Amino acid sequence: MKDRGSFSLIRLLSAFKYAIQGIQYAAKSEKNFQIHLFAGSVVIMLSFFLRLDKIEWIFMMISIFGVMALELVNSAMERAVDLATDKIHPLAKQAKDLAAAAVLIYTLMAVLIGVLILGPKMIQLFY
Ligand SMILES: Nc1ncnc2c1ncn2[C@@H]1O[C@H](COP(=O)(O)OP(=O)(O)OP(=O)(O)O)[C@@H](O)[C@H]1O
Repeated sequence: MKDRGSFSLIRLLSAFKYAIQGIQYAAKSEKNFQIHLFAGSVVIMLSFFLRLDKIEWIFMMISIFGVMALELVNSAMERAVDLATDKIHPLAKQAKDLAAAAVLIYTLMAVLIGVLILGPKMIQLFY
């Protein structure tokens, strides 16, 4: 059994390596994550262009990275459910749908924050 109590730099570095592998895997094979990655990059470039202040950047980062992180948890949940059963089961459906609902709710919040912060600046740009 692993000794989880003591600090080990090697363990910390391997955890980091596995996390990077997870991101690379999602970026290569997860359609929804690819969409979030693309949308997030566009919004970050737009935010640089519109010169957000520090507080606005903080809200944008919480929104963008939060959606991506939640999408990864959703993908992990899908795999765990598929590993647990290959049968149709109401609990499997609920587990997947609840995880998807979490992504949806957070994404709605992120879109609202994006519109509230970027909307007025974009309107100002054109008028
Ligand atoms: N074992 C199962 N039993 C019952 N319903 C399931 C089961 N697996 C999936 N479902 C239902 O089918 C939907 C689609 O499942 P799927 O595994 O394709 O995930 P998904 O949400 O389409 O994910 P993605 O397309 O991102 O991989 C789920 O959201 C769920 O409602």
